[in-house]
Amino acid sequence: MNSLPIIDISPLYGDSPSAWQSVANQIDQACRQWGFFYIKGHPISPARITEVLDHAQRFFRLPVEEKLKIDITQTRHHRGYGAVATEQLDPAKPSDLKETFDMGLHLPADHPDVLAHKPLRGPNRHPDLAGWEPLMEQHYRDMQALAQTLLRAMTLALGIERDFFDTRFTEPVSVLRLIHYPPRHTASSAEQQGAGAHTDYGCITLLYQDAAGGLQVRNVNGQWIDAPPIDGTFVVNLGDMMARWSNDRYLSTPHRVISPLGVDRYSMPFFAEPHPDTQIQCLPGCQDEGHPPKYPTTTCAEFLLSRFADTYAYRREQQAV
Ligand SMILES: O=C(O)CCC(=O)C(=O)O
Ligand SMILES: [Fe+2]
Repeated sequence: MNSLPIIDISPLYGDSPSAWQSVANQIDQACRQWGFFYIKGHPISPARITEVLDHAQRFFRLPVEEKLKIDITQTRHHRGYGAVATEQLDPAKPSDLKETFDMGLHLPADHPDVLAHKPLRGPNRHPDLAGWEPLMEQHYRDMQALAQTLLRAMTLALGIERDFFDTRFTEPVSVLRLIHYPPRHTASSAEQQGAGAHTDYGCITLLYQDAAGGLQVRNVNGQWIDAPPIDGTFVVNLGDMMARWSNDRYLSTPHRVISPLGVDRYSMPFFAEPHPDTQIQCLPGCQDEGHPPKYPTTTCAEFLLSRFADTYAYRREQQAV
């Protein structure tokens, strides 16, 4: 249990049902044993990754006053820039040593959910950088499609219809996040982690990490193991919503980032989440015979909002007013 599986998902895009099934089985096994795996053979090109990464670096190098023009803490729908220490993923540690940009599905001001002030719904807030908006909006759509391809493969082992997730991921509340981890300067400064130990909140996360390293995953024996960068891959992991949906058949595994010494690190997680009103209720094939489901039914939005309040002080304050 010392290295994560690497799964070539290219057969999910081919026309051989048996090859498709073999990939689906590998994904199922990784979800049960680890809740974490790498994928290769996906359709996101290296040129796209380089382009998005270049834009991320351009953005994070702007003066902080410029970045704060789209301050995430000034929104109710969780879009824009989060300065260093806005988030505290591990309550036993100092706030995280990272800055972030978050975007979601862009909904215009006249969309019914926006008119009704539904949480997590609204327009994106992009920085004023040439080429940024079309690139990021396209990348968001492509990452959403990749997530749904993986979810479709999971339906086989979960015993649900092939389009179960597709019908629930319409107008999703998925988030594309760009992260910059400033360098750490001394060995002892590891106390303030890049990202404190946490499990993800949602369904499935697809993470691109640059070459700096620092991501660690806790294995079933409680040991932290490195999840090093591997060229051309995404690290995939499941979040708490999928653990609930699958009645803990699929694992939501703790992970953290120890910022590397002396170098900047950039990463880009895509958190795939369904439509906010989706009922998260034990999947029919996942209930253990003679036992009730482990978790009460909730909705996607209700669950995500409760988890946001745990890690963002500003959201706790907003909910109190
Ligand atoms: O930056 C990384 O490598 C991981 C980030 C992460 O775990 C998160 O944002 O949930
Ligand atoms: Fe995470």
